[in-house]
Amino acid sequence: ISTETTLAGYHFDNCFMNAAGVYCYDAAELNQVQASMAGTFVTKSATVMPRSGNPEPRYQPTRLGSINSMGLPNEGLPYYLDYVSQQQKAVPDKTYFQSITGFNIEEDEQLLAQISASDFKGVVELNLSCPNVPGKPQTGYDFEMVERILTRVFTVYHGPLGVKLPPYFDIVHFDQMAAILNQFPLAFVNSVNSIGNGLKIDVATERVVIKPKHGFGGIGGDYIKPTALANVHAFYQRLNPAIQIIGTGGIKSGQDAFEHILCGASMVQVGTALQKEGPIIFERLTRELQTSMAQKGYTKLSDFRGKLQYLD
Ligand SMILES: C=Cc1c(C(=O)O)[nH]c(=O)[nH]c1=O
Repeated sequence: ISTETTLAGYHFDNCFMNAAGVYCYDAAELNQVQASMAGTFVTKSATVMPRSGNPEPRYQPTRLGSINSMGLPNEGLPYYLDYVSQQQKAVPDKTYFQSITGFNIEEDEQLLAQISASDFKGVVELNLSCPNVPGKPQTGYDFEMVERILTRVFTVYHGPLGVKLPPYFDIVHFDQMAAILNQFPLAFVNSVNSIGNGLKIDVATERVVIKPKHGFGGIGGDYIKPTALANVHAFYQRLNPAIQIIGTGGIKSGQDAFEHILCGASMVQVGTALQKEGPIIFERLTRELQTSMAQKGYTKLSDFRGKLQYLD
């Protein structure tokens, strides 16, 4: 029973990987994912300049998930390009993901130019959905801006590239976003990023639990799985089949991954549960997914990918 997959024309021994932002800030964390059973890793979203991010506490686990307002802390793109370059030499038969996010179109272009000038041979994940930079709107909710960014991006960059999207909650928004995305030769769409600007309260102290933004932060974990599955399936139904789906959100068991793949995902990313359990989680998730598949007589992901049944 195989949990291997193909994405952007590359083969991956396992369909599980980390979600950008989790276990991918520096070499110490990335080495752990690289050494785990994950099929590959994606780096923390890199910006033009290194960033220290928001004041701490800025991440809190909760019983059902997590809340974060990290504020895009990262070592800057050159750091990650160096790390990936080392891994491409050390473990050449794997393909790696570089996440990037600019604060405007010019920065997106600058980041992509840096990648083009490097020996990077992996897949780019353009993050359009960071909810935690005060004053910076969620790009993914500005449809005209998304179209402008992708028009520029595909003019200047010609390697495999996908986008990380925020969750949408309206069928018309799925239609509108899909109509925009289908205009571009995207390798994938990754749904979903955290549900932005939730609030977790400590009722004993009657206080919020993270410092930035008066406690408002992106929500991950069990809370967001139904929204994640809906976004995965909505885009799977609407997008050109050449644009694959990465499913992210609420995966903490093999069955959760099975559900994302049934909705159409070709790769699944793990955030909150990885943060809680560490990279050893990929062994458990892989085993559990294989068990789910075995119980249903499936031997490979394409046996059931996108085969969600309706009642109508
Ligand atoms: C890249 C910034 C993001 C952050 C962050 O750095 O605050 N948190 C998220 O949940 N999603 C993001 O995309």
